[in-house]
Amino acid sequence: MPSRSLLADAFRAYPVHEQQKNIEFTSLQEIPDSHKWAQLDDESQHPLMDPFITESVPVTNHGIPTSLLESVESASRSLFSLPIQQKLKAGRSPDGVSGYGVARISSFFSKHLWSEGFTIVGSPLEHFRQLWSHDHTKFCDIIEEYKKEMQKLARRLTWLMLGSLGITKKDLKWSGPTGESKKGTAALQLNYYPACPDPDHAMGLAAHTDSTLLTILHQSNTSGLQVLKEGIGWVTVPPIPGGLVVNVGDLLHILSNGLYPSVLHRAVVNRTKHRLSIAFLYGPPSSVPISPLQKLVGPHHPPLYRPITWNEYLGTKAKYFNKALSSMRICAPLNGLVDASDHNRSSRNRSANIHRRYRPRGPRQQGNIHRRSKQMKGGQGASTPWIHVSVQGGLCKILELGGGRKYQVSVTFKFLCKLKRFLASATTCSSTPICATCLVVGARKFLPSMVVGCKH
Ligand SMILES: O=C(O)CCC(=O)C(=O)O
Ligand SMILES: [Fe+2]
Repeated sequence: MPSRSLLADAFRAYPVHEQQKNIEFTSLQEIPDSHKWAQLDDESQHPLMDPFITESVPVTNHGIPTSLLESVESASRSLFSLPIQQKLKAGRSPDGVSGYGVARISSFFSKHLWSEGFTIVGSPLEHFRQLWSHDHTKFCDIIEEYKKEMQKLARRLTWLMLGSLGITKKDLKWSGPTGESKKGTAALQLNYYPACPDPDHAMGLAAHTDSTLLTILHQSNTSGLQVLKEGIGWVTVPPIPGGLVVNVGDLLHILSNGLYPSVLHRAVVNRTKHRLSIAFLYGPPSSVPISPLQKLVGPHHPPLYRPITWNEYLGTKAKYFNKALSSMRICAPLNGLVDASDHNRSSRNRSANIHRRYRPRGPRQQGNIHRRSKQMKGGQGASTPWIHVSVQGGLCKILELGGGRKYQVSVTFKFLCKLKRFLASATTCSSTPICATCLVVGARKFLPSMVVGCKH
């Protein structure tokens, strides 16, 4: 796999501070306090009705032979069913990236996760030799074959998704058809979720977004993956035999300037069945700066994020975890899209956080936001109001902040179109792109007569 050492270096630069001991889950009759989570706020577990809304997309007809999916699943099963002492021989070293261990995200939570993991960056040979002294080559071959096929699929999917936004290969310099180093880099994450005596109080993998362009996930036939769907809650993505799930990651979110929002997801556990998942984490070359594509930004769509390499983003993620994406914002969410991690807050908290977070902070951000604020006739700097619009099915929610007023209304989709047309023709704002104040002025013009419900 190209650039593997760079990616390994990036992971190594941001080590996981593991607090979790690797334990033998199968011997436990009840959950130890260290692993006991409060109620998993699991009110709704609806089967997935419209995958395209959640941005977690099941893919079939993907060209990966079923036999290869079965082989990689069976190899993972063999790995996790080894005795714990054997697995620990291939344990991830404190400053290492590959090997057996707890999920990298576990250090962000006070309670431990009900899962085991095995990360593969580059060749698994050394670790597999520790696990299976005789037949490790068989397992290595399966993994290498799987990575090769996944790499091709990930590239194809990335281009399909970017192509649908009008992006061509010329628009992405690092993706040129020649030169190994121009290909994306990747890692493979094997996850194992043992059956759990009290699944309502255990968490397989806590809510997170992936720091990738996209993640291709193969799950065994036990469900467990859930994505957060705004206004509904956690939605189960059921396994489809032979199907793969594609999760949009933070880097595609940045690259597409929020048009492909990254998906907040988690894995829950099962009382009687264990579950396996194999995640192919696909990203760009690790030292290439990723920023909103030029073609996707314009007067009405300012770039929302500053440029960052995958390498640097892993550092940002290690520091801010689910707030990493928001920490990179250079502009308020004028286009109605929110960072996935914003979804898991109550709307009241979210309002407050958005207001606080998007005010100019560092000198770099000031260059972008503050300059525009100065040109405004109304709210200045810190008191600049922001508007946040999110579309859910036929309804849109408009959330307005600023001037001490706070309200949330539901309006029809037709109304949103009317509002958007008004905003497009707004002449009150001399700044380009149109500033947040003018968006709010536009909203005020319409809201009084259109309010369906109002919360003060
Ligand atoms: O097991 C799953 O379904 C989710 C795995 C995952 O999110 C990950 O490995 O990043
Ligand atoms: Fe994930």
